[in-house]
Amino acid sequence: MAEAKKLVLIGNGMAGVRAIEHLIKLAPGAYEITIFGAEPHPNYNRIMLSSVLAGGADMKDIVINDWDWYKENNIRLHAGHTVTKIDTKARKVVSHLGVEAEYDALVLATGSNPFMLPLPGADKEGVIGFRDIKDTEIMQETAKTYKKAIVIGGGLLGLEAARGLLNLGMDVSVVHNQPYLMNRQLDETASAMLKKELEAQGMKFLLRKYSESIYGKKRVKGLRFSDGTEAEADLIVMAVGILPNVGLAKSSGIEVNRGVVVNDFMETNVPGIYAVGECAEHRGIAYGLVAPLYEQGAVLAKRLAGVATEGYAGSVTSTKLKVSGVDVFSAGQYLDSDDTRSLRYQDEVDGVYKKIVLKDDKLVGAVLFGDTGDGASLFSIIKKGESVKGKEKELLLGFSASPSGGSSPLARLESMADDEIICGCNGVSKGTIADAIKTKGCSSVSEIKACTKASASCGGCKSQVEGLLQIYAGDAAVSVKEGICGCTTLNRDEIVAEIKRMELKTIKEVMHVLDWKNTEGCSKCRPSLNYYLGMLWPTEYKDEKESRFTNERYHANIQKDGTYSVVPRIYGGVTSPAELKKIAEVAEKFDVPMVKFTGGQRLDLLGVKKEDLPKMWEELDMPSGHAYGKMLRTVKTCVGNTFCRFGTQDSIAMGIRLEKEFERLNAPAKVKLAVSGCPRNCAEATIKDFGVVAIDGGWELHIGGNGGVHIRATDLLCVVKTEDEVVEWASAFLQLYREQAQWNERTSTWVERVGLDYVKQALEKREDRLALMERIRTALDQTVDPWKEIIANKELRKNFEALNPVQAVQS
Ligand SMILES: Cc1cc2nc3c(=O)[nH]c(=O)nc-3n(C[C@H](O)[C@H](O)[C@H](O)COP(=O)(O)OP(=O)(O)OC[C@H]3O[C@@H](n4cnc5c(N)ncnc54)[C@H](O)[C@@H]3O)c2cc1C
Ligand SMILES: NC(=O)c1ccc[n+]([C@@H]2O[C@H](COP(=O)([O-])OP(=O)(O)OC[C@H]3O[C@@H](n4cnc5c(N)ncnc54)[C@H](O)[C@@H]3O)[C@@H](O)[C@H]2O)c1
Ligand code: SF4
Ligand code: FES
Repeated sequence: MAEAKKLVLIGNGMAGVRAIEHLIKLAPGAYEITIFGAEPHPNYNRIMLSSVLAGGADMKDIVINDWDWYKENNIRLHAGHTVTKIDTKARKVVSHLGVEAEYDALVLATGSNPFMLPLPGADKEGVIGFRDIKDTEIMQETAKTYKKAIVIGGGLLGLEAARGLLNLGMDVSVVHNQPYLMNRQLDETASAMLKKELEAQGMKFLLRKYSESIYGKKRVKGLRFSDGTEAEADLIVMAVGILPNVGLAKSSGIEVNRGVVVNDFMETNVPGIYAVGECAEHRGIAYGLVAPLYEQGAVLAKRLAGVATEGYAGSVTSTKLKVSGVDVFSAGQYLDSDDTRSLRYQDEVDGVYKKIVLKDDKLVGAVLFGDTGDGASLFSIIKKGESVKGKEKELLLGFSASPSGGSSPLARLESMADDEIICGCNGVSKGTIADAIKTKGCSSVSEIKACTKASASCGGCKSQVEGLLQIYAGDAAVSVKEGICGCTTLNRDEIVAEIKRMELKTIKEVMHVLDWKNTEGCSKCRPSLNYYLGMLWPTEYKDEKESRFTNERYHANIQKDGTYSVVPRIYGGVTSPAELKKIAEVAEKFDVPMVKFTGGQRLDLLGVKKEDLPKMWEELDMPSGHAYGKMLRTVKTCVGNTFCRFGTQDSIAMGIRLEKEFERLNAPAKVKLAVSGCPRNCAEATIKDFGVVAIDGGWELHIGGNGGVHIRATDLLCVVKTEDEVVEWASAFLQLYREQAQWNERTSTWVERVGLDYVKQALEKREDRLALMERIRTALDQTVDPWKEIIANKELRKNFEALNPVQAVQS
């Protein structure tokens, strides 16, 4: 066997060591490897420093390769040694402590340095970047004695730092020089939604602010801005971008631009010297995310092992913000330009925004907020660069919008193609993970991580990896416990059980007693807890309006142009000339620009000014139609046997009875009902949450339908004879759903998750149905019409007038 060549790696970080991992698999023993690392640690996951700061991981959890790994692979590691000289003629490197190493091949993987704004006073104690373990420890220590922190830079790093500092109990302001946050990843709409959520979590923002100097004596006391204003701070973290670490290369005569210039095989202009990772510049780009760096590492390893490779051709990148309770995804070209067109979807009720950017019928970019489940699939399509003509709507609304798909994350995963990437950081496809489970026997996330690297970096794909385990390993899967959001490790059932056991009665109490990581909670847990507490303690719990979404807080559906809609309740879709006249008069009096019939057989007065809302409701003197929020919406009816010659039962009367029975019902998600007078089913009852279809001598009761984005036909629950039985079963079913579903879970997803048999069994015994019926009645008895309350209460009216909506909505 040929004598091993000498390979030296400068930089013991994520990209360089990943290339070495590949190399020792491809060509074991081909190189005698020496690594110099300036940090006194083994190779660790830098990405997870955000989680360490936020309290979601320990330093020990983030080691990628421990000290033993180096020994086991015969790698000589000089940790804590900074290489200060490369002698390209003698082919050797020297560390600051005088240790020398000769090389046949040299890899530069020196990463980046945080860009530190050269402000007067930037050298004061308490002014740091956020890049390594040392910075993280300084922040953790500082938070023990100091209170006020400023983060300069509202990008990914700045926001993750700010979230971590909040969790450490600091008062945090983010100073950003642009009009909106994450301007390098998001458009303005997504950014505004992000800001609102982070503000609710307790973060403060100073936008369009230009830092001028840092004041204080030895230690920082505050930051001064170009407009003459100041902000106090005991700690300033600069997160305004990074600079490739190229000093060593430059002083050694290696070609350097912004980064160390490399070709497609990661070769520099000096033979035998390569560069990889953030320090490298390929085709004019120096990347700052691991996915492209790992691709580069794989190419470099092949090159060094003498294995054929087409080389590295550059990468399209995608990012996700790692802040609990905020789902944000951005990929490719996220802003519009002259040669692109974009499609948008926004749902203010669920806090969801989606935008896709198309160029010449190809998908070139995407921004997702609130629901990032389709991020991986969209990213795959962007990378493939194929035409998506005719599929644009499906791409925008979600992949499981196809008739065969369901809306659950599992259904989404099932419908993904094998070559779609699940783990963006490590480029691991669904097929590779499926293979690891099916043929290599992996039965836990950690085994899959060890086998494929999926979930080994930012951890953002962990829930999808878990989903694939459920699909392919079923009961054999060892599950990893996931909390309802990043603020807790407890899942829905555990939380509900603890609230009951300890009789917790407020959101604050739940968060405190159940050890929430973030004392303010986030946009996922706050509304969920508000719902669970209301469901469990219907007579005692006082709804926390601020934990609801805008539409529910203001009992109005905010429209695209910032106006509102007024939808009075019209029971069963049946109205009268007098009622129609009244609606028409109010519409005329308040200059309502559009009056429209809704799909749920009601009249929608659109384009209403916010200040007119209370007066209009007062004049209408009709109950709210609750055309917003997670409540009973409509009960659609067909004409039934009163007029229709096919009708077997009185569907109108049945529908009105059900609507009167359940109006104002709070639920985990919106609920729609329908009643058809015969199996011709003109009221489309079989795509409703609870559908009633008349047959000869009785009624069929159907459950779990959905006619929205994720179409699902109902399952037949049972057949009953009388109208009273319809009400009894509907009550029992709706209460079971209220008590057992997760917040924001539609009946369609819930029924699919728990199974029809489970629902049938739970409702089988009459005594159980009656008990459920009693509980739903108690809950309904507590409800009042929101507009009647607002009209009668001066304070509420005032509060309402102060409302200042910002965002466009389409739901
Ligand atoms: C807090 C944080 C969160 C992040 N989150 C994400 C994320 O969610 N997703 C994502 O894709 N990316 C994320 N990143 C970016 C990601 O961590 C980097 O892209 C990646 O670590 C770069 O790898 P690298 O090997 O090029 O550089 P590094 O990991 O920085 O490694 C370079 C190493 O070289 C050492 N070194 C430098 N000069 C010398 C020398 N002369 N001699 C010896 N050693 C030297 C340095 O000390 C360092 O240890 C995050 C970064 C940070 C700081
Ligand atoms: N979740 C993730 O993927 C993740 C998390 C953390 C870091 N990172 C990576 O780490 C690197 C560093 O992140 P970053 O957020 O520092 O870089 P960035 O370039 O993405 O963002 C820096 C932000 O700071 C703002 N800024 C610049 N100068 C400023 C000034 N003088 N005052 C106020 N604001 C100013 C910019 O407008 C920009 O939005 C990036 O490569 C990033 O991709 C990624
Ligand atoms: S569902 Fe039957 S009863 Fe109702 S309108 Fe249609 S045909 Fe008539
Ligand atoms: S997507 Fe980051 S680890 Fe998988």
